Amino acid sequence: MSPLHVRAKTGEVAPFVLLPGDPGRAEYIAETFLEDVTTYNTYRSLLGFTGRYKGLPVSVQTTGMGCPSASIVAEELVQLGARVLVRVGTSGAVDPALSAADLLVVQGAVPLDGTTRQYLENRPYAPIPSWPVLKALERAAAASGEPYHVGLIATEDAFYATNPENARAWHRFGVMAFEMEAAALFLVAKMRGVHAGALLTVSNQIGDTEFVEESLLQQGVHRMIATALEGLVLLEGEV
Ligand SMILES: O=P(O)(O)O[C@H]1O[C@H](CO)[C@@H](O)[C@H]1O
Ligand SMILES: O=c1cc[nH]c(=O)[nH]1
Repeated sequence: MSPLHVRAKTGEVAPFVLLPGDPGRAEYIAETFLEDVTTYNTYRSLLGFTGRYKGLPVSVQTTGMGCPSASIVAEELVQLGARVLVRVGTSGAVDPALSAADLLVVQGAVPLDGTTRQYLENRPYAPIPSWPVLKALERAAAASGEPYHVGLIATEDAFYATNPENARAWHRFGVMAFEMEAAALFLVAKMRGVHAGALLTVSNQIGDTEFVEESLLQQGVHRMIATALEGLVLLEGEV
């Protein structure tokens, strides 16, 4: 029997999974980076594909936007046998060190979302990536020879509630950028005994009324995906 939302059978999802929010990005990853691709889910546009990258079986699974959707997807991927979940997402920067389309290796996610609050029953908690995944993603970013950042982000629910003023308040505590799924992925992975990590590219500065110019953003997205896949190759046999 398949799970309720990720309607795949056991064996159709690879142990290593990339998780973009956007179904268009999932298609791009499958078409551009993977060989021998099969589609295992289209339900609710939570597009899921499995293929091979440099011989390694890899799935790419859309999370949709926000922690409620991402946590459903993460739970069901684990039921289907996924062992390593790596988010490849976009983010709104608040740290002046971050420029358009920069790459950020996520070290931890301040949980401003309601999903982690419900799981945790209001306990304070620090959602962090699994150490082997964080190490592998950082090594892959370093090996690319291009600049990258490593740091703290915040996971929010309400995209339009965040503005330059309240984002700057979080920056005082080290938050570099905002996105909407990582904290839940990190928590669900810890609870279910699997590994998670996240790479982000900068799609805007908090408060911008437009995303970064499309071709520049696509360069950042492409580089982020390539880095995540190289990180998975480094992890093979380690986790
Ligand atoms: O580009 P994705 O991966 O969807 O990530 C970011 O973009 C969406 C908001 O525009 C949210 O899902 C946020 O986390
Ligand atoms: O959560 C997000 C994601 C991208 N850009 C933002 O400003 N916020």
